[in-house]
Amino acid sequence: MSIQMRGAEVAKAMKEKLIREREELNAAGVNPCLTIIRVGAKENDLAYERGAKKRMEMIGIECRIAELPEDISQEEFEDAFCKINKDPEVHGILLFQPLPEQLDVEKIRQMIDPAKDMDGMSPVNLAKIFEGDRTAYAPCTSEAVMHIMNHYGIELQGKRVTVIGRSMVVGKPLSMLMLGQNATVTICHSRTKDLADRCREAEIIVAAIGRANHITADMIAEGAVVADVGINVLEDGTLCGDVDYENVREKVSHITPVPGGVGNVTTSVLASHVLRAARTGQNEPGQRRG
Ligand SMILES: NC(=O)C1=CN([C@@H]2O[C@H](COP(=O)(O)OP(=O)(O)OC[C@H]3O[C@@H](n4cnc5c(N)ncnc54)[C@H](OP(=O)(O)O)[C@@H]3O)[C@@H](O)[C@H]2O)C=CC1
Ligand SMILES: Nc1nc(=O)c2c([nH]1)NC[C@@H]1CN(c3ccc(C(=O)N[C@@H](CCC(=O)O)C(=O)O)cc3)C=[N+]21
Repeated sequence: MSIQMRGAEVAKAMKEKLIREREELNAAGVNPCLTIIRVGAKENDLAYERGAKKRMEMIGIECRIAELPEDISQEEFEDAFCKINKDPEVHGILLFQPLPEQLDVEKIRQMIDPAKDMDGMSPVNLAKIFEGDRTAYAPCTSEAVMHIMNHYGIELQGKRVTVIGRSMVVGKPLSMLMLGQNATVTICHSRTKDLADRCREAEIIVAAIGRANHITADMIAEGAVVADVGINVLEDGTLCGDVDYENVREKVSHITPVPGGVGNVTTSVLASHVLRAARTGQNEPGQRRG
């Protein structure tokens, strides 16, 4: 029997501390505030938005949603973005990705105030993560996987880890965080020739692909640890991960379900980033001190 690594359990363990931190900020006259920027209405973004809103409510963090039209021009986007970026009431910004094609993501990445960048999109924060500087905001999902491993006592030092996916939101930053814990990391992607072999030799597998049930039981070693980051929306509207959960769970020692796994912890990490940003803002000149 495998152990189910439940996101709700990890989130619960994080909750009390987050509420305490929020209360301390309130007592110092600071109202922590997150603004989510969503362009269009993709189901994937809406799933995150629902989860994030619920989490912020639970912790007591103000959560604003800036909803922008799918066909917004670069200029209009920059106008709206700059206002939020400069708003002293807003401590943290989460911009859903990917963005529609007409928008220049590179330019927006350069524009975001690194101190408000809650999901590691600014090159400043990314550079720090690649240097192993733990003070930067890593993309929430990559940090969520680390929290889950830590909560369930999964040691990373010296372990063979295979990460499938190399996006800047999940695969690459997560690989760096794991390397920082002295894991031996293999990064796979769509051009990897022998994916099944790279998976079978891993003691820990992280799937961040975006393809329903792509990782099957025959690709996984007996007793491995599996974190499934994938969130795929099936035709009937239900969510499923990248891993063939029902068959894989028979073989492994630990596995995250979808839904109810990594996604749950992602929103808690997001809350922790907003609180940290609010605390940091408190110490800057010109801001109210507690
Ligand atoms: N649980 C959570 O909190 C979060 C979940 N997600 C989910 O995680 C998944 C990945 O997200 P994201 O990283 O943004 O997605 P991207 O589409 O940006 O990246 C997917 C990665 O998977 C690789 N890939 C695609 N097909 C294959 C294949 N057949 N074999 C091996 N590798 C493959 C791609 O390779 P290549 O680079 O060569 O194209 C790419 O590196 C999605 O389902 C997303 O919804 C995302 C963020 C948060
Ligand atoms: N810059 C950026 N960073 C992201 O991390 C990012 C993004 N853009 N764009 C969209 C995808 C998708 N994503 C989800 C995260 C959590 C849940 C989540 O909380 N899921 C709950 C279920 C929520 C529900 O459906 O009610 C669960 O897994 O249990 C869902 C989806 C993050 N993404």
